[in-house]
Amino acid sequence: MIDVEELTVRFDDVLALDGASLSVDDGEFLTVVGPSGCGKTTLLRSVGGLQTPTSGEARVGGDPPETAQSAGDLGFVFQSHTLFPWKTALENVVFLRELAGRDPERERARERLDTAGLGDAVDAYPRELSGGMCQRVAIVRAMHLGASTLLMDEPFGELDELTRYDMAASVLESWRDSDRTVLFVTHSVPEAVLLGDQVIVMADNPGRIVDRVDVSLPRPREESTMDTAGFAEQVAEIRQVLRQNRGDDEGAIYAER
Ligand SMILES: Nc1ncnc2c1ncn2[C@@H]1O[C@H](COP(=O)(O)OP(=O)(O)OP(=O)(O)O)[C@@H](O)[C@H]1O
Repeated sequence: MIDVEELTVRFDDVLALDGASLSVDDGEFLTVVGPSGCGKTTLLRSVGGLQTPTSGEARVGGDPPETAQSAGDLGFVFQSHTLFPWKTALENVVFLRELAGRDPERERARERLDTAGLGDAVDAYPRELSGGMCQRVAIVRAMHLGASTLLMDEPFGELDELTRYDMAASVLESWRDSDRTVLFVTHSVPEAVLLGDQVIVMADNPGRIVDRVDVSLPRPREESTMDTAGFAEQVAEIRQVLRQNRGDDEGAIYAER
């Protein structure tokens, strides 16, 4: 469970986040969309205890984020992977469990890497892998840690189109088999709708939450879900909220063409 109350983060004269409040129930998958610079990463970093708020607070499972983090209850995947360069893919995946004092479950880690298309890369070092492969290792690592709360910031940004949806499917599968709470930032409205129970919509200047939209599509969701009329309607609804809060009428111009 995540609770964010009136979170404000100011960097000099930039109000990156202006009084954001949010609650995410246990087992819920929330996605966050918004224009570049609206404070999505700042929100995620604050929930993860990596950014000290100017005012307000974030709690994870009722505790300060730092407490949740040291108990191994908080997993992260960032825009660019943060693998340990001196450890192989497999060692990277098991290391966080070892650090949290848990059984490293090496065989399970191998299986997860294999499912992510990295079966031949388990003993490779990050420098021997492409950026997208490293990012996949980082995602597998977060899944393998088994933290009850997972914070993901544009985790598929470096992946090609097909791998992106393979990884989305594997994240959804792993989430379904647990009661994990996920907060997932993306620039892609279709990705937000495909994954989320609800989509948090943010706006900039100042960075703030402007809406929380229920995604009414049934689960399990797959790539083919994106071909349905219901999916298109939800994407259109969220794009409309984004446009309204950008304060322009570009949507109307598109519609006339
Ligand atoms: N450490 C920092 N020092 C100064 N300004 C910062 C810092 N981190 C973020 N900002 C500013 O705060 C605002 C919000 O940034 P943030 O990275 O949270 O946005 P974002 O929505 O995640 O953007 P993007 O989608 O481009 O990743 C931006 O104006 C950014 O320039």
